[in-house]
Amino acid sequence: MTLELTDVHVSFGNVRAVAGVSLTLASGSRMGIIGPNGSGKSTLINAISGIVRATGSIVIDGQRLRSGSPQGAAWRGISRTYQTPQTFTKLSVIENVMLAVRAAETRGPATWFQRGEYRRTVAALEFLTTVGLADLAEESAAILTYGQQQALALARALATGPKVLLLDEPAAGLNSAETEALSHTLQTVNDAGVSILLVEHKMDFVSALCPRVAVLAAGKLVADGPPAEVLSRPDVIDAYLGVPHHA
Ligand SMILES: Nc1ncnc2c1ncn2[C@@H]1O[C@H](COP(=O)(O)OP(=O)(O)OP(=O)(O)O)[C@@H](O)[C@H]1O
Repeated sequence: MTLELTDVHVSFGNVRAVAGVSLTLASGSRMGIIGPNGSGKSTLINAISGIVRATGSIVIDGQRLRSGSPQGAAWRGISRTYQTPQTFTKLSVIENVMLAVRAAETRGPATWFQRGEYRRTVAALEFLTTVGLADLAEESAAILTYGQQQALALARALATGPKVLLLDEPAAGLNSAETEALSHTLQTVNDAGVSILLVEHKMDFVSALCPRVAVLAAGKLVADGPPAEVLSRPDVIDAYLGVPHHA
Protein backbone atom coordinates (compact mmCIF):
# COMPACT_ATOMS: atom_id res chain seq x y z
CA MET A 1 0.00 0.00 0.00
CA THR A 2 2.06 2.95 -1.27
CA LEU A 3 1.28 6.42 0.04
CA GLU A 4 2.29 9.30 -2.18
CA LEU A 5 2.18 12.95 -1.16
CA THR A 6 2.67 15.57 -3.85
CA ASP A 7 3.05 19.27 -3.08
CA VAL A 8 0.88 19.10 0.03
CA HIS A 9 0.04 22.46 1.60
CA VAL A 10 -1.92 23.27 4.75
CA SER A 11 -2.50 26.82 5.94
CA PHE A 12 -4.22 28.19 9.02
CA GLY A 13 -4.95 31.81 8.15
CA ASN A 14 -1.54 33.32 7.51
CA VAL A 15 0.33 30.37 9.02
CA ARG A 16 1.72 28.01 6.38
CA ALA A 17 1.95 24.92 8.54
CA VAL A 18 2.81 22.56 5.66
CA ALA A 19 4.36 24.29 2.69
CA GLY A 20 4.68 21.97 -0.29
CA VAL A 21 5.66 18.53 0.98
CA SER A 22 6.18 15.68 -1.47
CA LEU A 23 7.19 12.24 -0.26
CA THR A 24 6.48 8.58 -0.86
CA LEU A 25 5.98 5.92 1.79
CA ALA A 26 6.67 2.63 0.05
CA SER A 27 4.40 -0.31 0.72
CA GLY A 28 5.34 -2.11 3.93
CA SER A 29 7.95 0.44 4.96
CA ARG A 30 8.64 2.39 8.15
CA MET A 31 9.42 6.08 8.07
CA GLY A 32 9.95 8.71 10.76
CA ILE A 33 9.13 12.39 10.49
CA ILE A 34 11.24 14.59 12.69
CA GLY A 35 11.74 18.33 13.00
CA PRO A 36 11.63 21.16 15.52
CA ASN A 37 8.47 22.21 17.37
CA GLY A 38 5.95 23.88 15.11
CA SER A 39 7.55 22.58 11.90
CA GLY A 40 4.30 21.02 10.67
CA LYS A 41 4.74 17.36 11.60
CA SER A 42 1.38 16.85 13.30
CA THR A 43 -0.34 18.92 10.65
CA LEU A 44 1.08 16.66 7.95
CA ILE A 45 -0.32 13.58 9.75
CA ASN A 46 -3.61 15.42 10.21
CA ALA A 47 -3.72 16.15 6.47
CA ILE A 48 -3.10 12.49 5.55
CA SER A 49 -5.76 11.29 7.98
CA GLY A 50 -8.24 13.87 6.73
CA ILE A 51 -8.46 15.81 10.00
CA VAL A 52 -7.42 19.04 8.25
CA ARG A 53 -7.94 20.15 4.69
CA ALA A 54 -4.93 20.22 2.41
CA THR A 55 -4.14 21.15 -1.16
CA GLY A 56 -1.89 19.08 -3.39
CA SER A 57 -2.51 15.38 -3.67
CA ILE A 58 -2.44 12.47 -1.26
CA VAL A 59 -2.69 9.17 -3.10
CA ILE A 60 -2.90 5.72 -1.60
CA ASP A 61 -2.35 2.82 -3.98
CA GLY A 62 -3.32 4.95 -6.95
CA GLN A 63 -6.48 6.33 -5.32
CA ARG A 64 -6.57 10.00 -4.46
CA LEU A 65 -7.84 10.83 -0.98
CA ARG A 66 -10.52 13.46 -0.61
CA SER A 67 -9.10 16.38 1.36
CA GLY A 68 -10.53 16.85 4.83
CA SER A 69 -12.34 13.51 4.97
CA PRO A 70 -11.36 11.32 7.95
CA GLN A 71 -13.92 8.72 6.86
CA GLY A 72 -12.42 8.62 3.36
CA ALA A 73 -8.93 8.13 4.77
CA ALA A 74 -10.13 5.39 7.13
CA TRP A 75 -11.97 3.70 4.30
CA ARG A 76 -8.76 3.59 2.27
CA GLY A 77 -6.92 1.89 5.14
CA ILE A 78 -5.35 4.79 7.00
CA SER A 79 -5.47 4.60 10.79
CA ARG A 80 -3.79 6.77 13.37
CA THR A 81 -3.03 7.54 16.99
CA TYR A 82 -2.87 10.96 18.61
CA GLN A 83 -0.46 12.63 21.02
CA THR A 84 -3.17 12.35 23.66
CA PRO A 85 -4.48 8.76 23.74
CA GLN A 86 -8.05 8.51 22.48
CA THR A 87 -9.76 5.96 24.70
CA PHE A 88 -13.06 5.64 26.54
CA THR A 89 -12.32 5.53 30.26
CA LYS A 90 -15.91 4.56 31.16
CA LEU A 91 -15.55 1.30 29.20
CA SER A 92 -13.44 -1.76 29.86
CA VAL A 93 -10.17 -2.23 28.02
CA ILE A 94 -11.60 -4.88 25.70
CA GLU A 95 -14.79 -2.90 25.04
CA ASN A 96 -12.61 -0.05 23.82
CA VAL A 97 -11.10 -2.32 21.18
CA MET A 98 -14.39 -4.02 20.31
CA LEU A 99 -15.86 -0.63 19.46
CA ALA A 100 -13.05 -0.07 16.97
CA VAL A 101 -13.55 -3.57 15.52
CA ARG A 102 -17.25 -2.85 15.12
CA ALA A 103 -16.57 0.56 13.53
CA ALA A 104 -14.31 -1.11 10.95
CA GLU A 105 -16.95 -3.75 10.20
CA THR A 106 -19.68 -1.22 9.56
CA ARG A 107 -17.51 0.88 7.26
CA GLY A 108 -17.17 0.57 3.53
CA PRO A 109 -17.98 -2.36 1.29
CA ALA A 110 -17.77 -4.99 4.04
CA THR A 111 -20.96 -3.72 5.73
CA TRP A 112 -22.66 -7.04 5.06
CA PHE A 113 -20.07 -8.88 7.05
CA GLN A 114 -20.80 -8.83 10.77
CA ARG A 115 -18.63 -10.98 12.96
CA GLY A 116 -21.00 -11.29 15.87
CA GLU A 117 -20.10 -10.59 19.45
CA TYR A 118 -17.98 -13.68 20.08
CA ARG A 119 -15.76 -13.26 17.03
CA ARG A 120 -15.46 -9.57 17.79
CA THR A 121 -14.26 -10.41 21.31
CA VAL A 122 -11.69 -12.87 19.96
CA ALA A 123 -10.44 -10.29 17.47
CA ALA A 124 -10.22 -7.58 20.16
CA LEU A 125 -8.26 -9.91 22.43
CA GLU A 126 -5.77 -10.56 19.64
CA PHE A 127 -5.11 -6.84 19.26
CA LEU A 128 -4.74 -6.50 23.03
CA THR A 129 -2.24 -9.36 22.96
CA THR A 130 -0.28 -7.57 20.23
CA VAL A 131 0.09 -4.46 22.41
CA GLY A 132 0.66 -6.40 25.65
CA LEU A 133 -2.64 -5.58 27.37
CA ALA A 134 -4.44 -8.94 27.21
CA ASP A 135 -4.13 -9.44 30.98
CA LEU A 136 -6.03 -6.21 31.58
CA ALA A 137 -8.82 -6.91 29.06
CA GLU A 138 -11.62 -6.92 31.64
CA GLU A 139 -10.37 -3.96 33.66
CA SER A 140 -11.80 -0.48 33.35
CA ALA A 141 -9.75 1.63 30.95
CA ALA A 142 -9.75 4.29 33.67
CA ILE A 143 -7.19 2.38 35.75
CA LEU A 144 -4.59 2.24 32.98
CA THR A 145 -1.33 4.14 33.28
CA TYR A 146 -0.52 6.70 30.60
CA GLY A 147 1.69 4.18 28.78
CA GLN A 148 -1.07 1.57 28.88
CA GLN A 149 -3.58 4.15 27.58
CA GLN A 150 -1.25 4.72 24.63
CA ALA A 151 -1.01 0.96 24.07
CA LEU A 152 -4.81 0.74 24.14
CA ALA A 153 -5.09 3.57 21.64
CA LEU A 154 -2.70 1.63 19.42
CA ALA A 155 -4.80 -1.54 19.77
CA ARG A 156 -7.86 0.51 18.74
CA ALA A 157 -6.00 1.84 15.70
CA LEU A 158 -4.92 -1.69 14.74
CA ALA A 159 -8.46 -3.00 15.18
CA THR A 160 -9.58 -1.00 12.16
CA GLY A 161 -7.30 -3.17 9.99
CA PRO A 162 -5.04 -0.40 8.66
CA LYS A 163 -2.74 -0.62 5.68
CA VAL A 164 -0.96 2.53 6.78
CA LEU A 165 -0.55 3.41 10.44
CA LEU A 166 0.17 7.03 11.37
CA LEU A 167 1.51 7.69 14.86
CA ASP A 168 1.88 11.13 16.40
CA GLU A 169 4.66 11.04 19.01
CA PRO A 170 3.85 7.51 20.18
CA ALA A 171 6.84 7.34 22.54
CA ALA A 172 6.25 10.69 24.24
CA GLY A 173 5.73 10.22 27.96
CA LEU A 174 6.69 6.53 27.92
CA ASN A 175 9.40 5.13 30.20
CA SER A 176 12.27 3.19 28.66
CA ALA A 177 10.66 -0.25 29.13
CA GLU A 178 7.42 1.00 27.55
CA THR A 179 9.35 2.62 24.70
CA GLU A 180 11.16 -0.65 24.04
CA ALA A 181 7.88 -2.59 24.13
CA LEU A 182 6.30 -0.10 21.72
CA SER A 183 9.22 -0.45 19.33
CA HIS A 184 8.83 -4.23 19.42
CA THR A 185 5.06 -4.00 18.84
CA LEU A 186 5.49 -1.66 15.89
CA GLN A 187 8.04 -3.99 14.32
CA THR A 188 5.60 -6.87 14.68
CA VAL A 189 2.82 -4.79 13.13
CA ASN A 190 5.09 -3.76 10.28
CA ASP A 191 6.23 -7.34 9.73
CA ALA A 192 2.56 -8.18 9.22
CA GLY A 193 2.55 -5.75 6.27
CA VAL A 194 1.29 -2.48 7.77
CA SER A 195 3.24 0.58 6.59
CA ILE A 196 4.22 2.93 9.40
CA LEU A 197 4.69 6.70 9.35
CA LEU A 198 5.51 8.20 12.70
CA VAL A 199 6.22 11.64 14.06
CA GLU A 200 8.61 11.56 16.97
CA HIS A 201 11.07 13.64 18.97
CA LYS A 202 12.87 10.70 20.61
CA MET A 203 15.74 10.20 18.17
CA ASP A 204 16.97 6.89 19.57
CA PHE A 205 13.52 5.42 19.14
CA VAL A 206 13.11 6.72 15.57
CA SER A 207 16.61 5.73 14.52
CA ALA A 208 16.20 2.18 15.80
CA LEU A 209 12.79 1.67 14.25
CA CYS A 210 12.87 3.59 10.98
CA PRO A 211 15.36 2.91 8.17
CA ARG A 212 14.35 6.26 6.74
CA VAL A 213 13.54 9.65 8.27
CA ALA A 214 12.22 12.85 6.73
CA VAL A 215 12.99 16.19 8.33
CA LEU A 216 10.49 19.02 8.33
CA ALA A 217 11.46 22.62 9.05
CA ALA A 218 8.98 25.48 8.71
CA GLY A 219 6.57 23.23 6.83
CA LYS A 220 9.10 22.08 4.23
CA LEU A 221 10.95 18.85 3.77
CA VAL A 222 14.63 19.65 4.22
CA ALA A 223 16.11 16.15 4.32
CA ASP A 224 15.10 12.57 3.71
CA GLY A 225 17.23 9.47 4.13
CA PRO A 226 18.74 6.99 6.62
CA PRO A 227 18.71 8.40 10.20
CA ALA A 228 22.47 8.42 10.76
CA GLU A 229 23.08 10.25 7.50
CA VAL A 230 20.24 12.75 7.94
CA LEU A 231 21.02 13.55 11.58
CA SER A 232 24.63 14.38 10.77
CA ARG A 233 23.73 16.89 8.08
CA PRO A 234 24.57 20.50 9.01
CA ASP A 235 21.33 21.88 7.57
CA VAL A 236 19.33 19.45 9.73
CA ILE A 237 21.30 20.47 12.81
CA ASP A 238 20.64 24.12 11.87
CA ALA A 239 16.93 23.42 11.54
CA TYR A 240 16.87 21.94 15.03
CA LEU A 241 18.98 24.58 16.69
CA GLY A 242 17.37 27.40 14.73
CA VAL A 243 20.77 28.98 14.21
CA PRO A 244 23.42 28.57 11.49
CA HIS A 245 25.68 25.62 12.16
CA HIS A 246 29.42 26.12 12.14
CA ALA A 247 31.17 22.78 12.06
N1 LIG B 1 -5.54 24.13 14.25
C1 LIG B 1 -4.60 25.06 14.09
N2 LIG B 1 -4.92 26.36 13.97
C2 LIG B 1 -3.98 27.29 13.78
N3 LIG B 1 -2.67 27.04 13.71
C3 LIG B 1 -2.28 25.77 13.82
C4 LIG B 1 -3.21 24.71 14.02
N4 LIG B 1 -2.54 23.53 14.08
C5 LIG B 1 -1.23 23.85 13.94
N5 LIG B 1 -1.09 25.19 13.78
C6 LIG B 1 0.17 25.89 13.56
O1 LIG B 1 0.82 25.24 12.48
C7 LIG B 1 2.24 25.17 12.71
C8 LIG B 1 2.69 23.72 12.69
O2 LIG B 1 2.15 23.06 13.85
P1 LIG B 1 2.31 21.49 14.10
O3 LIG B 1 1.55 21.19 15.35
O4 LIG B 1 1.97 20.76 12.88
O5 LIG B 1 3.86 21.37 14.37
P2 LIG B 1 4.68 20.14 14.94
O6 LIG B 1 5.91 20.05 14.11
O7 LIG B 1 3.82 18.96 15.05
O8 LIG B 1 5.07 20.66 16.40
P3 LIG B 1 5.33 19.83 17.76
O9 LIG B 1 6.61 19.08 17.57
O10 LIG B 1 5.47 20.93 18.80
O11 LIG B 1 4.15 18.95 18.01
C9 LIG B 1 2.48 25.89 14.04
O12 LIG B 1 2.81 27.23 13.75
C10 LIG B 1 1.14 25.79 14.73
O13 LIG B 1 0.97 26.85 15.64
